[in-house]
Amino acid sequence: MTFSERIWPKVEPLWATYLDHPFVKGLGDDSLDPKKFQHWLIQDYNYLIEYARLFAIGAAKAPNLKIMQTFTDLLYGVLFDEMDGHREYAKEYGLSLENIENTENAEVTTAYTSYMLNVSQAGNVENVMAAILTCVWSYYYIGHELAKKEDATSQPHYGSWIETYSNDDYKELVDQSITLMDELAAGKPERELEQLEDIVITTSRYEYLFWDMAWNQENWRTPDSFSHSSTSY
Ligand SMILES: Cc1ncc(CO)c(N)n1
Repeated sequence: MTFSERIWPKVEPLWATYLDHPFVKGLGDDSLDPKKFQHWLIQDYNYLIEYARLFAIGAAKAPNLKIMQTFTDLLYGVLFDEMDGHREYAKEYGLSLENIENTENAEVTTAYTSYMLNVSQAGNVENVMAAILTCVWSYYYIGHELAKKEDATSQPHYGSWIETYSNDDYKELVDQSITLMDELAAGKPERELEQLEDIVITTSRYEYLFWDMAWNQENWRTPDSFSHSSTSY
């Protein structure tokens, strides 16, 4: 059994909860409050900057040239293709990239990216790929599911979001990631496989929190008496 085959039944029930989350439902039926989408966009843009570092760590830790090329390919995809999409949304909403980049990461964004960077730096290349897997794959899981609705991708507000994460180019990127994960995990002892599973499960929990953070437009939970906030949008 491949790693992706053994992890699927463990994460699919978690991912299914994303489909029930009002943020994701709002993308699906195009009813999402644009303010909530903008909160996601701003946090996700900054998330992607940290997330991109994972691919660079993967390239640095790659055991051979082919794997180095794969990580670099995926890195390019995040920094240019995926983030270009975000830059287009920013333009549509009149948000300046400078303001977005200067916005403080929310509590959840900080926790999620710090966790991924930590397990990646502490371990070998398979840890890096395990930290990436949920991000890449669960967005396709959502995009693919939402795209099943007739005309979903041509809806005026969030149709392009659904298109981005369900199209064939994105699927290819997901397949490439799953294949690499399976190659890296093949033949590893059970104890190590369980550690990799933990990473995929923990990131799956963070994904839910990220949707919830965007829905609630959260930054940091702080005591009422502590009013510091450098959020600048
Ligand atoms: C939080 C999050 N997870 C996954 C993706 C997909 O790359 C994304 N853009 N944002």
